[in-house]
Amino acid sequence: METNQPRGPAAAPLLQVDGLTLAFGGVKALSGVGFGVQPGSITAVIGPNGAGKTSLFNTISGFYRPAQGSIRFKGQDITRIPAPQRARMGLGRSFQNIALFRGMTVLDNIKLGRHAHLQTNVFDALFYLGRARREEAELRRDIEERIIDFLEIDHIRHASVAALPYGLQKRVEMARALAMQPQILMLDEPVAGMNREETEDMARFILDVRAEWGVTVLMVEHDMGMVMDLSDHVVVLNFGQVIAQGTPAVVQADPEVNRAYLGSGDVGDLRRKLQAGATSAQGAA
Ligand SMILES: Nc1ncnc2c1ncn2[C@@H]1O[C@H](COP(=O)(O)OP(=O)(O)OP(=O)(O)O)[C@@H](O)[C@H]1O
Repeated sequence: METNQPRGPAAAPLLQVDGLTLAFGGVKALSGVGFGVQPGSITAVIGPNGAGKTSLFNTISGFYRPAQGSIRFKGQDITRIPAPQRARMGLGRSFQNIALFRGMTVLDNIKLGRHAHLQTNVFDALFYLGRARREEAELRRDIEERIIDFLEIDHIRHASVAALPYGLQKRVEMARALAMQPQILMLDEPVAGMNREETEDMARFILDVRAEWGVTVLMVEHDMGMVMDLSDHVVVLNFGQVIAQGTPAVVQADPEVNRAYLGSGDVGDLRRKLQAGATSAQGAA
């Protein structure tokens, strides 16, 4: 499957992080991390366990404040902007461990995504009456319907999340993130724990989100096959630092990336992918 989009001349990055440093006590989770996310791209952050991927995601979405460095989104410095405001600006995300309300239905969970856009100011709320409010409610319903249709979860809209298989729960989480109408969708291990069929479904949804909704995707993922197939740009972290970045081909050929994975349990995955790549290249020759 060759899905990586050809790269034209570089546009201004939609998201740009520079020199991000974050420490937990004596542990430096991030040290001078910098990279850009091009609009319309699928960008993946990879790295062995403990490399700093989740810390990076939490810093970009505003849950952690970096000791140093900056985060720019749509040209604006958002380093000191609180997480909910970043979400309202268009940074939507899902979580590594599903963070749905398990006792609630699929539809109610998706509706929660809209809370990122709710009016919080009492004066706004007072003046925000009548027609405008009804129109927004209708618009929201349209969006929810589109999302449900798009992710093929119509048949489970009234099911309780707790009763759903894992792969469908991950899809509902993606639906909730989309309900925030993000410009960048940040997916934290979107296919972790999924079987092959669920993984292929999710890969298709990620590609379609970009193609049909124009959403830029930034993901953390351990599944090398999926990362290499889907991504335009791959950023490799190890011990809190960017050790390589570039196209999947560039990153796969990087000796430092291979060394980093040799010391980790993920090496089998990377090797399998590299072997698969070599086999298909021979087949094509
Ligand atoms: N809340 C925390 N308190 C203390 N140390 C933390 C905390 N979160 C992360 N760390 C440490 O920071 C480093 C980076 O962890 P992080 O979870 O960001 O890595 P990761 O690449 O996401 O790992 P994994 O692939 O296992 O999810 C690790 O050494 C980890 O132990």
